[in-house]
Amino acid sequence: MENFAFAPAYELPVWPFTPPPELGSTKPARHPIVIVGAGPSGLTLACDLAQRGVRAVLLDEDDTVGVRGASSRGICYAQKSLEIFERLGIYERIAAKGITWSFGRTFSGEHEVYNFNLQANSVSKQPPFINLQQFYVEWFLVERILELGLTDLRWKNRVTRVEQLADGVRLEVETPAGSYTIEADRLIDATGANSPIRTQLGIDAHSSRSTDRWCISDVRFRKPLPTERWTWVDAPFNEGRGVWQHLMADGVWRIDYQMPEDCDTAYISKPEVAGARLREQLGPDVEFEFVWIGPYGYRDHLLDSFRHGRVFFIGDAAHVVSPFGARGGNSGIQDAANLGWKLALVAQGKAGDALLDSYDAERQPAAKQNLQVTSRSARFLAPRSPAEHTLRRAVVALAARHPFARALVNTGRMSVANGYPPAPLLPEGARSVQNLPLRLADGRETTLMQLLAEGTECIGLWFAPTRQQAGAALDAIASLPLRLLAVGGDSSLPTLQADEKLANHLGAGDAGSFVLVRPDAYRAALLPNATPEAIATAVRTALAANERNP
Ligand SMILES: O=C(O)CCc1cccc(O)c1
Repeated sequence: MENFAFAPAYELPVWPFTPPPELGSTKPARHPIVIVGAGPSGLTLACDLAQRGVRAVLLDEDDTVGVRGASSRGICYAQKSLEIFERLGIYERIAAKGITWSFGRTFSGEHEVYNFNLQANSVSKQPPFINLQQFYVEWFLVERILELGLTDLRWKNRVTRVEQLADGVRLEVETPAGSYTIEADRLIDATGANSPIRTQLGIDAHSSRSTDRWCISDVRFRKPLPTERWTWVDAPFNEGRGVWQHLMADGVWRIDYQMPEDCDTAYISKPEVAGARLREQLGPDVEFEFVWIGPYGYRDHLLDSFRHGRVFFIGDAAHVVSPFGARGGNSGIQDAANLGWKLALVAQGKAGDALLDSYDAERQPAAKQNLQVTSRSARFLAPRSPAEHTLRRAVVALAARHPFARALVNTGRMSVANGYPPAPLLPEGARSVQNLPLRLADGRETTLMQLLAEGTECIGLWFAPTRQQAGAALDAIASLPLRLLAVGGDSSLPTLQADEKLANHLGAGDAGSFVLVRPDAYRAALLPNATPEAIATAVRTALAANERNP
């Protein structure tokens, strides 16, 4: 039997266990914020809070990043996540290590039946996507958190019991040096899909499991292929089933093959069987080494509510979707960015507790939308009835000849920054604002993310206000977390140069119009003819603040 080469396993960092101060104490210590789970969403939240000067305790049962013995889970980081990483100070490392792409092609048999270019609608400094093994992202986040120095990161701390109190949450934690109890004003569950916290609190995740089966080969080979997302609905080299192809860092290709539903998972992941699949695809002479081979099936779940009293669920603990479109990991990172600034403002007494309710009001519908979109892709890839099979055959046949049918070919709709529906704090709903390059009146360059990284406040962009309006507005917003900037005009405010791209992207631009951008880069309000009072009201509404609070 032929032997196939395996690359040496990745050497991932290990951080030391330090006995926590609570060990041996009889009175549980109280912390304002405890996060459980140092995966992408928990780490993003801890980093976001630290960047805002907010302390948190982060507990993780392991002492490293990634999934031991397995390969990378998430591989595609979407623009909104990259913009968040830019604000958190790790984007440059991600861009230097990862693979930037924006173009996708979908094939049926030998024919290209659909393609997209995500750069077409972008005005951001960040690209539409970067592919990178998830453990690198986690690694960069841990190092940034350690650099910021405000997070009490406790490795080898496993939560064994959770109890909701009237004014907080009590946790029992097991460590190599013994067990201890701590209390939190607010607990964030970032423990992932199999959340033990969710189970302990008796919260139903409405889980369902697909019968569709896939097998990943992470592999290095020397064959120049474009750094694009390629998918096959029905690949001739995979017995007419689906295939995914992405390049990640270190020259590792993720090639993911759809398998028969009733396949023997041990058999399909044997190196000689996976090797035969690769040769079928890339030619009999292709030289390669495996990094990892792994069969998987996917499932989904969605909590009805992402807030239960003092406990908040983020990332996979709150929602799991099938992988098509990379909506899982990205939406966890965006959950964290949604919650971070809200926790910070509430902790600082600058916003009311209702702002924390808006986390659920915004991120639960976003997750629901992601679930709907990914479920449609999953059904296109694994039709469940004769009618669905017939429809798919018709779409693919038509797409080869007719442009109108191409958009119906569905191998995943890539992750987007979900808009938020109208709600009490967002009367018009909200949509994401990309990381636009900006120029200050004195010619210095900046970006929206750079401005947002400078503090936990909203940014008000006021197009050409008068001096008198500007002065009155500064009085009206004096106690509010708002950084007021003029766009063009001759007011006394710090001013950005007028720019058509900026105006078009914000959907404003007439003299006197005003756009309120939240700390998570969402447009929370658009006032066509702003007055100082209307601006102050818009900020108070968006932050659930009133005259007493702040
Ligand atoms: O390209 C995508 O849709 C996201 C990444 C992905 C999706 C499905 C399988 C897989 O291995 C990667």
